[in-house]
Formats: sequence, structure tokens, C-alpha cells
Amino acid sequence: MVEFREVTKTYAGQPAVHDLTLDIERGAITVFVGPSGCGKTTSLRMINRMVEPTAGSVLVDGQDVSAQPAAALRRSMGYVMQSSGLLPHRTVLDNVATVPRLNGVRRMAARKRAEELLAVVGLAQELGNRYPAQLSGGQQQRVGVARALAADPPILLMDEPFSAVDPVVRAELQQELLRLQQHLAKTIVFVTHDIDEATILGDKLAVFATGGRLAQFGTPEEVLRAPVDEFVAGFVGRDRGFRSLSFNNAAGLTLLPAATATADRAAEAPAEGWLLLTNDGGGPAGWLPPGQRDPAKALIGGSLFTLGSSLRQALDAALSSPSGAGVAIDADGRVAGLIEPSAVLQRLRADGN
Ligand SMILES: Nc1ncnc2c1ncn2[C@@H]1O[C@H](COP(=O)(O)OP(=O)(O)OP(=O)(O)O)[C@@H](O)[C@H]1O
Repeated sequence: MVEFREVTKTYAGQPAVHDLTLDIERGAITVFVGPSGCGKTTSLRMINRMVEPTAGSVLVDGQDVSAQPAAALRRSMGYVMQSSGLLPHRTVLDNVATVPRLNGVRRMAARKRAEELLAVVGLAQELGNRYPAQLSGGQQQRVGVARALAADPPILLMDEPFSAVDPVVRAELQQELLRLQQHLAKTIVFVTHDIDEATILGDKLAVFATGGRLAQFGTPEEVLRAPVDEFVAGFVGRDRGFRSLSFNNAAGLTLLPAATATADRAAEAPAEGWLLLTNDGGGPAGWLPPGQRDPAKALIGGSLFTLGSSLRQALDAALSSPSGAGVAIDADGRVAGLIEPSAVLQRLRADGN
């Protein structure tokens, strides 16, 4: 779909991108990741000719982009950037309708489509008549995504789109993008310098190194488990072993039975050992330490492990639990058992890791 062929871009003799050859898969999310100044944005912008290569070529669907009119090419791809790039003097709806209008869609039809897109990206209809400055940063980024999707382009270019919002909103936006992508199946090229964001979103990661060199191209799992050199190993960080647990399915993990009681029955439970309080629906509701059976004294539980999710979640549940044993829940949120940290390690050993 998008191919870089021996692409180099130099500024005043200095390489911003050096000899990049890369195939970007159709319908997948490819993340360009790497430290600041290593050529990610420059590479992205050569796809829609915002930047022209010094040497080499970029092909889209087999056609060299340099042979296509730049303005039309740019309109044929969605583009989302860090500052949402919205036009300040136009309402949200008009911003979203901009590209369809440029493409000749009639005003009413473009606005109707814009209204639908606000819903798609999770924004309330009434925000449509506001101006960008009247929205939060996270809302502005959602509008930016809606605007990029408005002309239904097959390719979406996203340059650090979520880096200006706080971590909670950022995590929400990442999940929204993944949810959208399940239906849309766009070819997405996403730039970030955050390896966590890259592993969450990417089907493939292209790790860039200083000097605009492509250091590694592979799935997030490959990059975390087998970095090709010291640079990539250093960039993906010291937690990479822990992070790569996200790729280990926890099926077969040994669960221990949990001693549970609802708050009104807690006093009747044996005094020894930790007691897991449950609510009426059978879900976890806090922990009582050995010897303590007063529900008002319950300790807040740790993170929960949902059956079927990754070993990373399982280990995190175990490590964050006040009792030292993580709580596993089923799809209905009911307590399914307990996870000891040692069970996670056993499971890993069985996997051969
Ligand atoms: N228009 C320009 N003129 C001169 N040098 C440029 C220009 N654009 C980028 N560069 C240089 O090219 C190199 C790569 O820049 P680029 O923006 O692609 O990096 P990046 O990996 O996206 O970094 P960041 O994460 O900080 O945005 C940098 O050294 C930068 O200073």
C-alpha cells in the first residue's frame, strides 16, 4: 500500500532520513517510533508530499507519489497532528466538513456526515456548534480524528496526535482509535516517541534511530523480545521484559480458591487468613486482613485480572493486591480465583520464557 524505496532526505547536508526502505501494510497500524529528531515526522510527511525526498521514492498503491498533484494527494489522506490543527474561526462541524466540502460534497450532506462522525469519535452532538477553543484538549483531538476521517480516506497519517493530552485521556483516545480501527481497517501510519503507546497501538513498529536510520521493523512482540541492537534495546527500556508479558496469554494459569464472604457474613468467616469481600453480584469488594473481620476496615483491592487476558495483567493483579494474591474475575465480573505471583512465573517457565 505505502512503500518507501531507498528514501533519503537531507537538510543542509545533514540526513533527516537515511536510506529508508519499508513496506507499510494495508489495513494495519504501523507506528514510527524513536527518540526526538530521528526522522519520524519527516518520513510521515513524505507520504503525502508535505516533504519531498532528496533521493529515492515513495509509492502508494504502486504509484510514485511525486507524479501526483500534491494538493489532491494530501486531500486523499487523513492527517492528524499533535495540536489538533483545527481552524479556530470555524465551528467544530464546519472543521470536520472542510475536506468533503473541498472535494465538492454539498454543504448539507457534508454537515450531516460531520454530525455522524462526531458520534463515531465519541463526541456529543451539541459540541458541533462550538469553536475549537471552547473544547478540552482531548475533545479537540477527537475532532481532529473526525476531520481526518471525513472524506473516508484509505490512509490516515497521525503525527503524535495524543501527546498533548493528559495520560488518562491519552489512554482513552488510544482505546478509541483501536475500537474505531476494528471497523474502519484503515492503513494508519502513526508517529510517537512513546514506546508504550507504540506497543499498544501498533501492528508493526518501525523503530528509528539517530541520523534517520531505520533500526528495526517488526511486530511489537518481536521488538520487545528481540531488539536487534543496543540502540533498540536501550530505547525500548528496562521494563521491556515486564511489558512483553502483555503478549503472553494467561491461559492455563493456576488459580487458587478464594475465601470470600459478603460484608454481612464477614463476621462469621474463620479469622485466619485473608478474606476477600464480595458484593451481591459476586464481584470483589475489598480485602480483610487475618484477624480482622469488620467490613468497615476493608482494604481497597489491587488491579483485577480478567480471565483470558495477558500474563502482564495477572502479574500486576498479584503485585498490586494487599493480600499478595491477585483477584481473577470472569467475564461477568465475578470472582473466579486468586493468582499468586509464583503461579505467573510457573506459567512463564511452561512457555519456555
Ligand atoms: N524543515 C527542516 N529544515 C531543516 N531541518 C529539518 C527540517 N525538518 C526537520 N529537520 C531536521 O531533521 C531531523 C528529523 O526531524 P523530524 O521532525 O523528522 O524528527 P522526529 O523524529 O519526528 O522528531 P520529533 O519526535 O522531535 O518530532 C531533525 O534533526 C530536524 O532538526
